[in-house]
Amino acid sequence: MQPSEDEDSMPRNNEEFKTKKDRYKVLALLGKGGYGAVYSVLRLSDMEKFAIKCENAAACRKALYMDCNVLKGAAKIQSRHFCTVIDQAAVKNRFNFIVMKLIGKNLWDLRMDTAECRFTKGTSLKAASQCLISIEELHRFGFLHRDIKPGNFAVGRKESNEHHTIFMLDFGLCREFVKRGEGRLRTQRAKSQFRGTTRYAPINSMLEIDTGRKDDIESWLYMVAEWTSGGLPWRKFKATEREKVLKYKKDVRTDKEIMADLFYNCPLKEFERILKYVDELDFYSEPDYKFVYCCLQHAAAASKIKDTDPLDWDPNVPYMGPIETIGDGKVIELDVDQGMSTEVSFNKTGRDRETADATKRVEIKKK
Ligand SMILES: Nc1ncnc2c1ncn2[C@@H]1O[C@H](COP(=O)(O)OP(=O)(O)OP(=O)(O)O)[C@@H](O)[C@H]1O
Repeated sequence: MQPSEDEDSMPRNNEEFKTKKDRYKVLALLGKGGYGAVYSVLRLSDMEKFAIKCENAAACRKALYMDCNVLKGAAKIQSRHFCTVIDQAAVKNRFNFIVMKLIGKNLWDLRMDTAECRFTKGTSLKAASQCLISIEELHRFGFLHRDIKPGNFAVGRKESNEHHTIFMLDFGLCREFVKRGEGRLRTQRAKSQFRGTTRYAPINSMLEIDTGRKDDIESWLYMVAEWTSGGLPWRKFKATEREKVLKYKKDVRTDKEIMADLFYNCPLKEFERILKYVDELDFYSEPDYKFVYCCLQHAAAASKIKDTDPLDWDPNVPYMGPIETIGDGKVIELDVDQGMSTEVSFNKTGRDRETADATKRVEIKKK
């Protein structure tokens, strides 16, 4: 029997699932996306809470397989900005799932919780720095995100004292940009179908040009400008009005007034510098993440923001986010295993299989 594509196949509250490692009870739906749904669950062996991300077994695009591969890569470099996967399984004819660390609200919702729908400059820059570090780390182990947006970053839970740490989420649109085992970058494709979210998509993606590392940084800058200013100039357009949004994004580069609108309430000089820098890069460029990071630090110093200034969502406690420095963007190949274990019989598409055969550890040279 073919698995049903409808929502009935998804987990229900209080339903229990067994994997080889443990048993879990579903507590509540946390979020629903294009490719599945995320629920909080209770691990019955010790009553600890986790999140499960589920994907319908009938889904033709196996985004969960990519999620799992990326999160395992992140675990290898011991990043603090990615959830740990602790278990995985499939419920036959219903859904596949991974069990991971439970985290808190995403940055879209946190911005919406503020009085003016924007973060204070201190919070904006601290969140911007953590997100940039997570992007550099993702690139370091060979993946592009291709859907950088506030809903794909969330803070940890207060109960685990991680609510000052930002986690990157949702790797369903990720793509490896290195040729595994060959120690070189993949060649840019002549054309690439639009993926991602219109509002934050880089110009290249909207033009159906194959995207590289610098395009994730362009999206990051739109995201940061949005939460610092309170809204992007093209916010009134629908996701389907791609041409209008594209025109706006192009006009930002040539029209000072639109640029000022985009960077309203932002550290203008530094954000303009970042935009200009990103626009100078191409598909093969290794971005200078440290330069971008320094621009943020410079902006913070110029606005007299202190390292200990609290975050908007925890106003009475001095900032205690992770103390870390930004990497230099040198790509490494990880000795990752086969991603989702075969014992849970995931259907892998040809494209997904490409991600599963990582071998040696090499440094990828600049093209
Ligand atoms: N580990 C987690 N802990 C708590 N909440 C989570 C976790 N992972 C995801 N979420 C919540 O679920 C939402 C959807 O997650 P995610 O983006 O991974 O799913 P998706 O189905 O790929 O979504 P979309 O198609 O909208 O991008 C997130 O915005 C977040 O609020």
